[in-house]
Amino acid sequence: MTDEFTTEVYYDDDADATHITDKTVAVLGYGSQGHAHALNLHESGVDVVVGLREDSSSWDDAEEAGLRVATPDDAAAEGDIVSILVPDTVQPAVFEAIEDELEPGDTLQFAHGFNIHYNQIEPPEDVDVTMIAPKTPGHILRRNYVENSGTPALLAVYQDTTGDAKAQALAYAKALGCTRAGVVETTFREETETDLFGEQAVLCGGIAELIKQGYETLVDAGYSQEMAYFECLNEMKLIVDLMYEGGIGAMYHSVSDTAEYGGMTRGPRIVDEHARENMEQVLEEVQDGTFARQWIVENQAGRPQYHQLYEAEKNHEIEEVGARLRSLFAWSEEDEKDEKAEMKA
Ligand SMILES: NC(=O)C1=CN([C@@H]2O[C@H](COP(=O)(O)OP(=O)(O)OC[C@H]3O[C@@H](n4cnc5c(N)ncnc54)[C@H](OP(=O)(O)O)[C@@H]3O)[C@@H](O)[C@H]2O)C=CC1
Ligand SMILES: CC[C@](O)(C(C)=O)C(=O)O
Ligand SMILES: [Mg+2]
Ligand SMILES: [Mg+2]
Repeated sequence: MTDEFTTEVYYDDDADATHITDKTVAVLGYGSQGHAHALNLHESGVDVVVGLREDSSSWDDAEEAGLRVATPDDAAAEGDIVSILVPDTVQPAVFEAIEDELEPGDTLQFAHGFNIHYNQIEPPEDVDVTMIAPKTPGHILRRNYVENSGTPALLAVYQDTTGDAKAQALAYAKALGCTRAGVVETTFREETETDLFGEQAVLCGGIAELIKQGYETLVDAGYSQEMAYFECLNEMKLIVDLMYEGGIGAMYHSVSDTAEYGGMTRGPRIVDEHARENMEQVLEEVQDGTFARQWIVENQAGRPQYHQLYEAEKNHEIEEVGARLRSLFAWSEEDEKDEKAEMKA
């Protein structure tokens, strides 16, 4: 075991904010990442203009939050750094619309490498291309900034024409609050492939399936929906919080010896060598571009499979049971109001 990181990690003292405080950042999109980047940058003293479609439902929200708003091409014309924070699938079209506004020495900034790595966007040769990819959903990036804690992020430089790309990206990360927690240097390829694998196999796909299969196993065996919900979904957060704070060891330290023994002997029977083989297959589809092609074609066709799966997820019994139980939590009313206001921001 070693304390050493295998790669470079940057903190507040490694980043010089002046690389960005004399610049204008055009943040295109005001969704999950967009609102967090725009507000965090703005409150860190950076000049920000948000780029939105004229009929965007977020236009008023951004203005009410004290931000300047313009159309994407006007914002890009003004920006020295153009941060592309619209959904991955619409980025190529948005890029096409703003490409002519880029000047030599400007920066195209991403939060995920999909379109660069899979060649859906081909940037001009005379601009810098960087990535600061926060390792969290945008609403938590914003919450962490406001609460004075930080969010880890990845930094990558794809093109450096000015010689300042990395220093500027670090300053951008600092303004987001990411160097408070640590910024890890990587490449567009590594970020894209690990991010896609992580969200598919573990973070979003893997965990949601594990929860639903566990819930269904208990309910099908005659146990109550409430019991199954609390056991398989609600308690998941409490267990993951322990792992987040102190690793898997801290979780096993805190649960009973019975849970520890049961978990260590039964866990590998559930997520077994077949699951591992499937993970390897999923990773291969990310690496060889199969997933990217499938997702691009799915969008071109109007997302038929996405909509079908989305409806099935929404209508799963665990969602109805969860909504009912969460509405009865003692703290839920106030929390829900706060959460809705935060998500709307
Ligand atoms: N979600 C997350 O937390 C994370 C996302 N990322 C990456 O960040 C980037 C942004 O993702 P995310 O924040 O989820 O995106 P969102 O889906 O939240 O983006 C929504 C925003 O994009 C705008 N938008 C949508 N379509 C268009 C369009 N055709 N033209 C102009 N604007 C449009 C919307 O404006 P309107 O109001 O007009 O609809 C809205 O402001 C992606 O690259 C993603 O991979 C990285 C880490 C985590
Ligand atoms: C885990 C999902 C994510 O990669 C993220 C929040 O980091 C995303 O694409 O939203
Ligand atoms: Mg991610
Ligand atoms: Mg992702």
